[in-house]
Amino acid sequence: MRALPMAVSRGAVACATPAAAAAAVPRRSMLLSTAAAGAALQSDPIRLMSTPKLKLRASAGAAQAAATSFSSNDEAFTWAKKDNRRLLHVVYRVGDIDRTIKFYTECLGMKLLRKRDIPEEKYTNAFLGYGPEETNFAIELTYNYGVDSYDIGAGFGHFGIATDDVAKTVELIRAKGGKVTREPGPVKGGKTVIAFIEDPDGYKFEILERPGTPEPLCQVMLRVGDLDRAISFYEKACGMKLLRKRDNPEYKVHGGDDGVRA
Ligand SMILES: C[C@@H](O)C(=O)SC[C@H](NC(=O)CC[C@H](N)C(=O)O)C(=O)NCC(=O)O
Ligand SMILES: [Zn+2]
Repeated sequence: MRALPMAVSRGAVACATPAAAAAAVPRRSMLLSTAAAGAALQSDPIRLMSTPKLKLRASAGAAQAAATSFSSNDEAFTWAKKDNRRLLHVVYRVGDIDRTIKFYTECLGMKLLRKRDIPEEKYTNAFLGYGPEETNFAIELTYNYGVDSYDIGAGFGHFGIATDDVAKTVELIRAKGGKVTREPGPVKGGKTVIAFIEDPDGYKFEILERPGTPEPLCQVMLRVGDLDRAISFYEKACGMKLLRKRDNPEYKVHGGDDGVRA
């Protein structure tokens, strides 16, 4: 069975274009989001951050301190209610689609939403998530016949899954044979309890402790070579808004397990 080179391992994130991985740089990141059509907006800013939206998070090079796009939560809610655009899914390639479906449903609590085989094109698709595609972000897996592995590359960081109890989720994953690459604990430079695990193909998932999240599939972290250029692209081309940006000059050495080190 053959493996394809890195360039074909990643498919697409609805509005994101994975860029070359940043060289070892201090950690700087941003969160952007599109409004989810019909999302039940909450008065709580935290819940706004966790309504069915995809927040694209990128760590990268030159970054300036910057305010978010909104001067108030009311302004953010108004925008979210008016804007009908929504990130629908992220697609990427796996070496054994039933192995991945089993891992995502048994270890990460996702539901298999639909699966389709296209023999004339020699590939199979499966959609998984935490709710129907009409309201929730989805993962679209692609299996190409005869290709059992891919080189993921350093530009892809991780998916973020929010849970009420990181430790309990990690123990379930470990018990089912999943690979834990970073034990639960506060994120370096912050307070949120996180952990990192890997799925059967080596794609990384960050498990974040964020109680009461209606959309657990809460972020895709991509590494970019110019943070402000990426912010400008996702705002102008994809209609996203900058939700927050943080600079961690003290954390040059990556504490996670994505293989990108200072
Ligand atoms: C906010 C939360 O969603 C995060 O993902 S922060 C996790 C943090 N990220 C980085 O350090 C990014 C920079 C790094 N050089 C990279 O390219 O990945 C992280 O991984 N922290 C490690 C930890 O143990 O806290
Ligand atoms: Zn993250």
